[in-house]
Amino acid sequence: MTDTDPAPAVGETAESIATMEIRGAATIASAAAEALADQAEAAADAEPTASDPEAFRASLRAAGRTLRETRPTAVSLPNALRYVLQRMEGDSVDALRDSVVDASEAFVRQLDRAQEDLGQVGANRLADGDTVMTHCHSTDALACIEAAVEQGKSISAVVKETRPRQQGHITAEQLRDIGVPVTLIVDSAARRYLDEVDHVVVGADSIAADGGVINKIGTSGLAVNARERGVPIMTAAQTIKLHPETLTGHTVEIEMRSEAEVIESEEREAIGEITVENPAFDVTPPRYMDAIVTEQGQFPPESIVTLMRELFGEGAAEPWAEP
Ligand SMILES: O=P(O)(O)OC[C@H]1O[C@H](OP(=O)(O)O)[C@H](O)[C@@H]1O
Repeated sequence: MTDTDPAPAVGETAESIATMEIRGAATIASAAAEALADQAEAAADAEPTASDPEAFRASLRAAGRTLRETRPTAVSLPNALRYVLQRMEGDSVDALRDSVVDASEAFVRQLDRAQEDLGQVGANRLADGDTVMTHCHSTDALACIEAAVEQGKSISAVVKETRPRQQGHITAEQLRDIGVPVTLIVDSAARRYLDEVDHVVVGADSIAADGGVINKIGTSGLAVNARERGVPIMTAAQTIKLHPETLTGHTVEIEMRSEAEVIESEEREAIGEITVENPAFDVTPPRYMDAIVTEQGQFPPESIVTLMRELFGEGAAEPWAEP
């Protein structure tokens, strides 16, 4: 390992995030924070980083860049890197290592606690006997349903499969595991089943300053249909999903994934010359979302900017950048 090569564990985590073996905004954030701790341990053991605090810092920044480049949309990833790298401090390599490891552990603990707390808030929106519709697989959304079940409420679920990667299957299995009766449907059946549901619960990869919710592709159409049917829809999102760069007018990059997730190559060749596009996320305008449920309470989407300013100020530092 040189002073700019990330430790093997960081490379593996980055690869797993890029290939979506590690996926879901919160899970990606924990994995990134843990990878920085791995980098700190490895750099404190290898030359030249073990004896040169500046080289140690540079190696942590390089690891941050490697992790940052994996997926562009979920802001929990750069927010995790910010949290840990901004707390890197000390004059010796040992002190620097300890500060990174401590910050990484504190971040993961905070993430778990936030999910539990937001679960309680989201559960309060659900009533005994409710049927919820889900989209994709969100640990924050599931925390709300699980907390409602723990409160003794009887909840059923209509689970959208969520093409192209079918993360709905993970949701279906996890809901079954906590005793929630599940009906799995194809995405295009959602509007029909909205007549049978009381609440739509989704997660988020990023929340913009105007209250726009960036989540798995298909969320915006679901939200528009839910509004037309009079079914309330909430986004369960820890504050780590608030996107600080949108405070200064930046938009959130929507990840375009491989066409191989959409169509098999033989089938594509058989069809002939066509374009295949595979955007992973879309933006639901704030007027179609009833509430954003966070660990700090629930908010109308339009008011989330106040919380964002409180937590992130006006800027979004990039502590992984070369000085
Ligand atoms: O943080 P939690 O709530 O677990 O997940 C949040 C969101 O992350 C997922 O993205 P992907 O499957 O990684 O593309 C979904 O869009 C999901 O709603």
